[in-house]
Order: sequence, then structure tokens, then C-alpha cells
Amino acid sequence: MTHPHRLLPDRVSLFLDVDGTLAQIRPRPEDVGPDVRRNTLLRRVARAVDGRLAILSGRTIPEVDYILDNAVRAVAGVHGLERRDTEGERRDYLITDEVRQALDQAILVLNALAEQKRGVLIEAKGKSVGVHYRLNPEAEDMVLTITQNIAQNSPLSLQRGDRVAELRAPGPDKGDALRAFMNEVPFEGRMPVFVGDDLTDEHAFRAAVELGGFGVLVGPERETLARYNLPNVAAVLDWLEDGVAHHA
Ligand SMILES: O=P(O)(O)OC[C@H]1O[C@H](O[C@H]2O[C@H](CO)[C@@H](O)[C@H](O)[C@H]2O)[C@H](O)[C@@H](O)[C@@H]1O
Repeated sequence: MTHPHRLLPDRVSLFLDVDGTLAQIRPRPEDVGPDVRRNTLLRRVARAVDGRLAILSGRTIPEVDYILDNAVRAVAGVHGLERRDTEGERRDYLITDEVRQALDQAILVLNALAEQKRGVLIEAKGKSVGVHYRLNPEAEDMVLTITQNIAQNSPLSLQRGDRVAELRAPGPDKGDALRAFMNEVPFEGRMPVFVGDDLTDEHAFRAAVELGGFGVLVGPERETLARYNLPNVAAVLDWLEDGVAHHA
């Protein structure tokens, strides 16, 4: 895979992931916070693409706003289950009472697991709950067994990410979120480009390709639907910087 060519702000609708793409991976989710260089750059990128910039994240929208210091208005959170358009209008996917109860029940079970197992962290995100094991990778098998069991016996879906197993409400993914933005002003009619690093980002790579654009995978090469590769977060920021610096 090769480095993407220079970003051409006039031609694209740009979609960016957060963790592992705009922010370095840290031991715990709460270790990630605002960064002046990144967030100033994102404001410049938003201006260069005339507002055709959206964030597609697994985090909740308020967390994205905190980390990015409100630099981007259009955000899909919790992998597409939450969405806010460029006007600031929330267009969240509504979950049923049955799914809500299943999530509440899962959180009880998973909190008990986290109390027993050192280094396992629970992240409740409203429409999903993540079980992080980065601080104790040996807990992976146990975390997967328990979350698979919950998924098999509830309406929740199991979604794996980077050292995290997540039980989420069924509903839109990042690909659906990208498609929804691409049907709206100001995104429609331009070429979608999505930059992401995680397994959950493959849905958005697929959507970008199907709509005539492409994906950029961040991090080590692997089997992916992305066409290009950037090695790390610093390279993503440099690529964005270069694109806006050469924009008239
Ligand atoms: O779609 P993203 O914006 O990339 O969000 C994916 C998940 O990111 C966070 O977890 C990951 O990053 C943490 C901080 O670097 C790290 O400690 C954890 O191991 C990673 O899985 C976030 O906490 C999740 O809610 C997001 O789904």
C-alpha cells in the first residue's frame, strides 16, 4: 500500500476517525484529551474543505467534542448509533426498551467482571458498553467468552476493536453514517475520503469506495478495504497539514 497523494480540499468530503488516527492510543480511554496542534489544524481543514468534514468515532459525541475541543460540528458517535449533522441537529438512532434493558443487564455483569479482573475497564456509552483489556491483555479470552455469551443471549451485537470488546445496540455502523452524511449538504456530490485505523473502520472504507472515493488505513498494513496507508497519527496530521498548506 502506498502513501495517499496530496489531499485536494476542493474535491473531497473528508471523514476522520479519532483514536489511532487523530489521537495516539493511550492505556485508558480517559487518557486522551484535547491537543492544541491537532485541534487548530482540524479547524483549518474544516475551512479548507468548506465544512465537508465529519468525524466518525466509536466514542460518544460529547467525548469527541471534548477531545477535539468542538473543532468539528458533524460527528457520528458510538460507531454510527449517534449522529449530529453540520447544522448541529442530532439524528441519533433510537433503541428499543428491550435493547436498553439488555444493555443495563450487561453493564451489571461486566462491572462485576471488572471488579474481579485487574486491568479490565468498563466504558458505558449509552447505546453500547465497551470492555477494555489493554492494561491486562491476558484477560482477552475471558472478556471474549463473557461478551460472546451475552451477545448470543440478548439483542446486543458484539463488536471487536483495538483491545476492546463492545456490546452494542444493533443499528447503523460507520459506513451507514458516512452514507447518511453523503446524502446531505454540504457533503453530497464530492468524493468521500475516510481515514481510520481500526477493524470497525472497515465499514466506512467500504462505503467510501462504493460512493466513488477511497480509504486510508492508519498503522501497520493488514487486509483492508482501504487503498492507501499512513504509518501513524503523526503522519495523518502531516498529511492534513500538507493538504491545507497547499490550498489556495
Ligand atoms: O472510532 P474511534 O474514534 O477510533 O474510537 C474507537 C474506540 O476508541 C477508544 O478506545 C481505544 O482508544 C483508547 C485510548 O487510546 C485505548 O485505551 C483503547 O484500548 C482503544 O480501544 C474508546 O475508548 C472507545 O470507546 C472507542 O470505541
